[in-house]
Amino acid sequence: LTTEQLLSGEWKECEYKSINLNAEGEKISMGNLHPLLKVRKQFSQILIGLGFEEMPTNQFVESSFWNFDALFQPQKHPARDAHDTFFCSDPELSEEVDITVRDKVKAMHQTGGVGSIGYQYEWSHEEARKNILRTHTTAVSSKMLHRIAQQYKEKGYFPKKYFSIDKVFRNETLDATHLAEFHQIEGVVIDKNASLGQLMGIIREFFRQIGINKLWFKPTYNPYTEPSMEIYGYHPVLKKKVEIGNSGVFRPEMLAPLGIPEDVNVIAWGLGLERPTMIYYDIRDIRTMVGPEVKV
Ligand SMILES: COC[C@@H]1[C@H](c2ccc(C#Cc3ccccc3)cc2)[C@@H]2CN(C(=O)Nc3ccc(OC4CC4)cc3)C[C@@H](O)[C@@H](O)CN12
Repeated sequence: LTTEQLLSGEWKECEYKSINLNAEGEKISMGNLHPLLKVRKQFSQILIGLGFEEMPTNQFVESSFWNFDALFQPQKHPARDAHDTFFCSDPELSEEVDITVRDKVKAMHQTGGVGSIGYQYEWSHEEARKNILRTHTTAVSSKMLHRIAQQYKEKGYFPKKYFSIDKVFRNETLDATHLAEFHQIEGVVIDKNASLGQLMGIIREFFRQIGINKLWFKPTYNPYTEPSMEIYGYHPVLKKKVEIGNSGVFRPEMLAPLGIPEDVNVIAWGLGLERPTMIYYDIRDIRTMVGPEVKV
């Protein structure tokens, strides 16, 4: 039907087909959720279903204090070098942290405590105040544990389960499987009865719900957990055993300066978001998930 037909009155002579009210409208491309966000949502739902509460992770810039020192990671540890970590130039230094927790962390590094001799070095305030892009979400966990310990003083002990899923940054060489920014998922259980067995059980249940039923645990080392275990799983699609995460029991040398009572245990595990997403969506080059098409 044209404007001319309407104006000339010709429309009265035309034959019309009946209107098909069942015809679909034109598909409008509304865009799609990014695969990483879809998997992030799926993992969040699983953790919420397991009774975990999400931690606030909306702060990418962190002091070296919460990212390393509060985790009993010595100031000379290689992970703290510029080749592994992004340091901020402006502002280079963070505000002073609460001096009580700062001095307890300093003492633990210098001379130890809770049965440890510490690292026997002169701890630097300036080094601890250096601002970085957080290298793991465990930086959020350490801050949250300090906050919980303060609540214990007011309200007494209560068990808690927290999780975080957000970006972390490492000064990596980019390639098909490594980016300088990626996502970590971390689950933390604060409970007087928490044990290594309970940690293995929670890990089993989480990975069962994301499609990995056969797990192996391999002893490993982390500065902030003892014992520590790498987690391996048999992947049904890849048909091989793959590393799927890391875990452990936070050390007293980390918990005591934060104010967590000696009879309260804290167990935790972590995994990445990119690896599972690449497997679920058959993505071969990790760089295609965060930038323009790369010619591989
Ligand atoms: C430097 O980043 C390390 C990252 C990331 C990772 C590793 C450790 C932690 C941790 C921790 C931790 C330990 C103790 C206490 C608290 C947190 C978090 C993320 C993944 C951990 N990894 C990883 O995710 N692999 C993975 C996970 C799930 C998966 O699912 C299948 C589809 C169903 C497949 C693979 C293992 C490797 O990919 C590794 O090469 C890369 N890792």
